[in-house]
Amino acid sequence: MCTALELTTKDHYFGRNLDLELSYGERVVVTPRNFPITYREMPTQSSHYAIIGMATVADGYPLYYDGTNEKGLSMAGLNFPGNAVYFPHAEGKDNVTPFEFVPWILGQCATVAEARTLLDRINLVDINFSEQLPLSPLHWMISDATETIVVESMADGLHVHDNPVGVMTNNPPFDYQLWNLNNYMSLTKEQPETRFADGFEADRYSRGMGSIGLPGGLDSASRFVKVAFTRMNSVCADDEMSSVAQFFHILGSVYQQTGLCKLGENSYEYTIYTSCVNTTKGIYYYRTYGNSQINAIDMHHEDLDGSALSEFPLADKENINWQN
Ligand SMILES: C[C@H](CCC(=O)NCCS(=O)(=O)O)[C@H]1CC[C@H]2[C@@H]3[C@H](O)C[C@@H]4C[C@H](O)CC[C@]4(C)[C@H]3C[C@H](O)[C@]12C
Repeated sequence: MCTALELTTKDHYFGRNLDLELSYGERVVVTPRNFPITYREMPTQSSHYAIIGMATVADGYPLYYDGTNEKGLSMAGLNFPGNAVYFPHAEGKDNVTPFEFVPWILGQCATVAEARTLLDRINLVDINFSEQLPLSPLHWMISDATETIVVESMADGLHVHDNPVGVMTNNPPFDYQLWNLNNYMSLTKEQPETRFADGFEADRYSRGMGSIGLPGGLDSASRFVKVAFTRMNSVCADDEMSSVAQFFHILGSVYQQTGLCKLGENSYEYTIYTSCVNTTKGIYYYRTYGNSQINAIDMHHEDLDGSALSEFPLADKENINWQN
């Protein structure tokens, strides 16, 4: 399971929880403007926007899970098993493989509006990176400071949904997840009024009773409702520290502790990392399961006119601030 989130305070922020039972050796990777990005069916881009994000580097190629470019456009891929469908080569289309999709969009587009233009002619083509790294069934959230969309390549073609709630999880498809919020319309941040029945005097014995019925399950439909409610009612100051902290708190509402989602003998899904990018400033903040301290990498501290990837292995060891 995974959850993606975007939020605007003074700046715009974008990030995700990556929930999985194993790591692919991911790290924060900066792709500078002159690193040649090759495509299986499209021409190499020898110069493009610089990108920062979480990726596995395989044979020198940055396989991004999520990323943000120097213009502030961001994108994250989340699992979409049983629904994602990729297609054979289509004549007259931009044939891009799913593992090339993040650099394809972030390398060329400054805004969601520009991404929509590329999406009009894209065909997500069914070509594996390698036998060891076959294609993953994904869907994607793409955001800039003013709008967010969700892209789902399904049996009946490519769907591009407006995303007015700024969150995304996994199955089922996004249109259902959005519609399902109707079922929770009576939740409220306020202390609720009694509506149970005429003549019944309810006792508001606890704070937070407006949230009774908010799902708490780890399944993706429950997480969607939980994180949408949390994000849309979130209040925070607009300075950098408050915004980053609040972003981690919102994703903390759907954080997965090891042990609650068993996949096999000694195999559990857990939140491997949580990220939060200040997309305005190009700073990638992250936390890992083993290290609850916030770490940061600023893309502008790298040579963005260079041609070599910068890789930052994840700091995954707890660092306790002893006070005596
Ligand atoms: C599994 C990851 C998404 C996490 C997620 O959504 N979990 C939910 C599980 S579930 O639905 O609830 O069951 C996805 C996100 C990005 C993916 C990776 C990126 O796409 C980059 C490469 C792409 C290669 O084709 C496969 C390996 C890979 C390194 C991918 C492995 C895996 O599929 C990742 C890490």
